[in-house]
Amino acid sequence: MSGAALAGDRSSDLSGGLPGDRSAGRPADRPAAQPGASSGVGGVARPSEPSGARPGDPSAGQSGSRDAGTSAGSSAGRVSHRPVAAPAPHSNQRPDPAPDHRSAPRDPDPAGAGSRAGSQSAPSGRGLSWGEARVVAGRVGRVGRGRTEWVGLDRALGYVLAEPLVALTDLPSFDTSAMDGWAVAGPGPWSIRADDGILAGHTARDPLPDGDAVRIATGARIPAEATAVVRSEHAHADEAKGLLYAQRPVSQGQDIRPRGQECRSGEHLLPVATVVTPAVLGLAAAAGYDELPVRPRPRVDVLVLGDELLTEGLPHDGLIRDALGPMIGPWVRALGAQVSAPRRLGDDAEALRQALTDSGADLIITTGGTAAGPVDHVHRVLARIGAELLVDGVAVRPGHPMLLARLSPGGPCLVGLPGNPLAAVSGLLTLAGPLLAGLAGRTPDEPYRVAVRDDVHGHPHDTRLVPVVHRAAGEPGTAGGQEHVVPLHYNGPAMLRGIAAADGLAVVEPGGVRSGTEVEILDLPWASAVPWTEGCFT
Ligand SMILES: Nc1nc2c(c(=O)[nH]1)N[C@H]1C(S)=C(S)[C@@H](COP(=O)(O)OP(=O)(O)OC[C@H]3O[C@@H](n4cnc5c(N)ncnc54)[C@H](O)[C@@H]3O)O[C@H]1N2
Ligand code: MOO
Repeated sequence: MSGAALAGDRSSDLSGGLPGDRSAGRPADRPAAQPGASSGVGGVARPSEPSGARPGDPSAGQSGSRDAGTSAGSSAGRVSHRPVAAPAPHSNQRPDPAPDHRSAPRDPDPAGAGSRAGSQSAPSGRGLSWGEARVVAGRVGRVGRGRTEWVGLDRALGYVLAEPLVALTDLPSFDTSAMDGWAVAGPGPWSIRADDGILAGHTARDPLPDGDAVRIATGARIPAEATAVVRSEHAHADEAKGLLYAQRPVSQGQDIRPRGQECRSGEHLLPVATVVTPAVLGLAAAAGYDELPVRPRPRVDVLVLGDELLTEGLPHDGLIRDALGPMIGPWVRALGAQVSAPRRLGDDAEALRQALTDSGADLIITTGGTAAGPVDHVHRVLARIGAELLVDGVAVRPGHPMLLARLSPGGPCLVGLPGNPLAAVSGLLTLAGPLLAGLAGRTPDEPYRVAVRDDVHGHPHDTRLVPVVHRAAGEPGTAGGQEHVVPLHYNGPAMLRGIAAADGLAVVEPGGVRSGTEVEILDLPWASAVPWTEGCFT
């Protein structure tokens, strides 16, 4: 199906209110949408420009500024805390450019207009390159992106801004004393006003006459006509004479934070797609927000397949513990999704079909059953329900049988993770991560490059993902004191021992990588739990 059709279906699916109606969830103090509002992302109305938003206009009030436009947010992006590699799609540089791709889509943009992968057989060999697969998954997610919702600051942590954060007030909103001391008017010495002085939170008071001084606290309003604040430690008050002397030269405006110093009402403070961190919450509160416009968290169902799986106790009689049920939910939660409890369906094709049909999620993740064994039902069930395979196998080890499908036009996506546990992790990072980033409006993590301590051999023609752990520059044992990564053992497809000790995965090309040279690294979600953003407008 075409990308345009997907976009239309998705927004109509997910839009909560009528275009132009932002009343749902709007606090009483929020200004109503203005006349002439245009429909914004996901059918949420957005007036064209904030009112009272002229930078440099201290009279600009609060009205209307919450409803500012969004255009300036396009430069949003995450900056890794480590050196970032070029964001170009990764290529695995296979020596053989024409493997048998009978069923794998060659167009890395199936979400784009007119492209279609069609329903295909199981992976015929290598599938898409690892880089192409991530690009496809990200695009599919962005096409399915949902509406805007407003959530209270107490719940907004970790969401992604659906609109730029626009100041609803000047900051500071009045001329403020930066120090405890004296507000003075004109040159000293000054006559001390016989009152209790001005504390933070006090309302405006009469102008300060020239030649007068009044006690003032940090954060208190500067009285009109005051020209400076003299810190208490730099002032001498002669109580007998009722005069205040400055012990240092006093400059015009010293220790006064002028209204609008940090921002003017209507200024863009943060771009769209910024992840809401604790600091963003603080800034939003200071700037007048009670709620934030965010992308809803993508809803994810997890279906665990396999008759051999136990949910407790020790393995016995050929049965093994389900290692993926406990892992997938928290993992995708760390990627910003809301996840239902895993459902264990055994190797029952009909139960799988029913679960797929019944799901109300944006994304269904299955584990196991992707290969061609007698009870590997995923491809068969997808074919039966007419799902569209968008990625059918990826040239990556472990995890090459992973797949991505759309269950119905405009419907939910399915990421099929291979059953081998490290192969499932590979599928999470290759397909689920970029897809969820797209759905949530986040910029997906990009690999960056770090030197590797040891040689890592490559696969003959596929990309390898190898668990690594970082050693910071200067840490004991670091070669030459430089930051590097150490490849971990126990990295076989069925093993979790390596990944459980890792903080990243090395992306190893077919040629392998030599000790001391750089390799691309993809962080594990908890290694970069607070993705920083760039593109601050201030
Ligand atoms: N003839 C071929 N066989 C296989 C191929 C192939 O290309 N041709 N690929 C292999 C690779 S690579 C992988 S990876 C697996 C993928 O298999 P499935 O996705 O069908 O997964 P299962 O067969 O259901 O399970 C594989 C393996 O993983 C264990 N498993 C499954 N689920 C869990 C779980 N929740 N917790 C722990 N362990 C789990 C399962 O018991 C199997 O040992 O196919 C290869 N075969
Ligand atoms: O994809 Mo499989 O994990 O190579 O074992």
